[in-house]
Amino acid sequence: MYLKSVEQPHHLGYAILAILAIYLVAYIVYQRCLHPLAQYPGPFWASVTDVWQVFEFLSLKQPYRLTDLHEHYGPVVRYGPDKISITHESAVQAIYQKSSKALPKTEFYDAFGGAHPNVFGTRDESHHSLRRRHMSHAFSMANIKQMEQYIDENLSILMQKISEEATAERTFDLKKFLHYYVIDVLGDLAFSKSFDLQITNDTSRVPPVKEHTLLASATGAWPALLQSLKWLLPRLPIPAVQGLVNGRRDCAELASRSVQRRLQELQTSQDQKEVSLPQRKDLLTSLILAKHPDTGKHLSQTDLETEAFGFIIAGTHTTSASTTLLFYNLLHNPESMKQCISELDANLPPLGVDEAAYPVTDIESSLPYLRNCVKENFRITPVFTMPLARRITAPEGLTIEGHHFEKGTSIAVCNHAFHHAPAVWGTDHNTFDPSRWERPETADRSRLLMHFGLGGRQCIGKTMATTNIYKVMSSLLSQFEFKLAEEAEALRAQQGGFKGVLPPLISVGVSDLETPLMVTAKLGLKK
Ligand code: HEM
Repeated sequence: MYLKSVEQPHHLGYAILAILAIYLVAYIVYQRCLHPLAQYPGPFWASVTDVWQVFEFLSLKQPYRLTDLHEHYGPVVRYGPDKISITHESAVQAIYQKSSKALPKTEFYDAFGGAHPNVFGTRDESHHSLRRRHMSHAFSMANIKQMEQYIDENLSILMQKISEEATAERTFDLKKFLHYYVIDVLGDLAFSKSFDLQITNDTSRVPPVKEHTLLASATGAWPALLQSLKWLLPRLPIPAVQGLVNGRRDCAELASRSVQRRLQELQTSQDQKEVSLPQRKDLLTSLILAKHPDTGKHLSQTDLETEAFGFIIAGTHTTSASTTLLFYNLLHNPESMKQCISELDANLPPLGVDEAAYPVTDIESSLPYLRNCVKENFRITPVFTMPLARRITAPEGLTIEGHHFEKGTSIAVCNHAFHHAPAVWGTDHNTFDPSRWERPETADRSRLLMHFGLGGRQCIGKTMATTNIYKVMSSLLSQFEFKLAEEAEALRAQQGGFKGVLPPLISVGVSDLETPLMVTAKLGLKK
């Protein structure tokens, strides 16, 4: 009797195990042999579980490993059970430049926002187009030019800091200087208030954007468990996880404080009956003043806070990483650096005593080589490298280059993988060569560059980012001569030793130079 009661649970246990094993085998056979994407190559684990992609993000090498997979398997790779990454040239137009309604963003983006998604994270296309309309003037070139003086003020602090390093003949980390500068500019342009990082050097003021981005990318890669993870992770007593969760919370609190302060300032001005207000139309103020075209209603404070959060996340790490990588690429390709400086010397006068930077209009019209360097930098080392996944919703599916993908498939171009597709950019795709854009056949391809995304969901901040990058590059290169601090590295660069070698990169969903960028600067080039 006793023996029987012990055996019964055993039998039950075996039966459950057997059912699970059969289910698992059937699931794997389905994913590998019968699933509509079964014919597409990719790693085994990617075809059976999204967890594979979670670990790819956590490895901090996701975009580069995906690029390697494309090199190995070709232009179509299955990187998740329902996920396709594609590097065919025609995919860019087919996925991103068609109606966004037919190919909306996937659940991956839910991880980037909360209950009230912002313009970046929303999957609702009509919500998106209304919000985007609210914002478009604030991000226009006309408005950015009106705010140029605030970029100049921050640039002047940056120049002063570099001058001090130059005078003291000290080696310094240019990556850190640029990062602090970009964060301060974002504060000024978005909220009319610099974060004062350049002045205070207070690292606690750096918004923990990387933590949030990594958390969002890794959890967004596993949509089936996303909501559970959002609940569970803040409760897990694991320091690394807590670091990421706290990073997100700190960014959200910073956004919230920035909105409250600006609302308070505007209210105080109104109370004091300053009729001409607001005098500074930063990005947030434009949103505060925006009205719904039909109802005339303003955005709620929660909406303002989620958009402010988006500005901090989308506008800081991206711009500073792009500028750092441009410096890296020029310092490791001294011929290009030389050409940039000669162009500056020939086409722009020295900056006046009271001038911190060249106006963006002058740069655009007179520095074509610098423009090509910026473009080549975006091609070879794009930073917004997470796959920009879209869901196929048309009942007939989507066909690209003879490959038919059914309704429901998640399809993406990862810009790092695409910008390194030899079939599109040639076998020298790893070589930093700004002059490639002087060749008509390549110049024509600039419409394919994906560093800011493309189509209706492309980056709204691209004018702000490129204006900032042009101004930083032209002003710094006109005032200082930068050299790599490490002599052996500088010598290798002089000998062409970095031709065709990509910088050491790291990605939290957004890429960056993996190491510091240690340099020396010499003053007074153009004076
Ligand atoms: C070099 C710097 C930047 C890069 C490389 C970059 C890249 C991108 C990319 C690739 C997207 C499209 C994402 C997608 O399709 O899912 C995007 C969207 C976006 N970016 Fe940027 N970005 C940069 C700077 C900025 C700045 C300075 C801001 C604002 C302060 C900004 C705000 C946004 C917003 C709000 C979106 C969502 C747009 C929409 O869905 O309509 N970005 N960015």
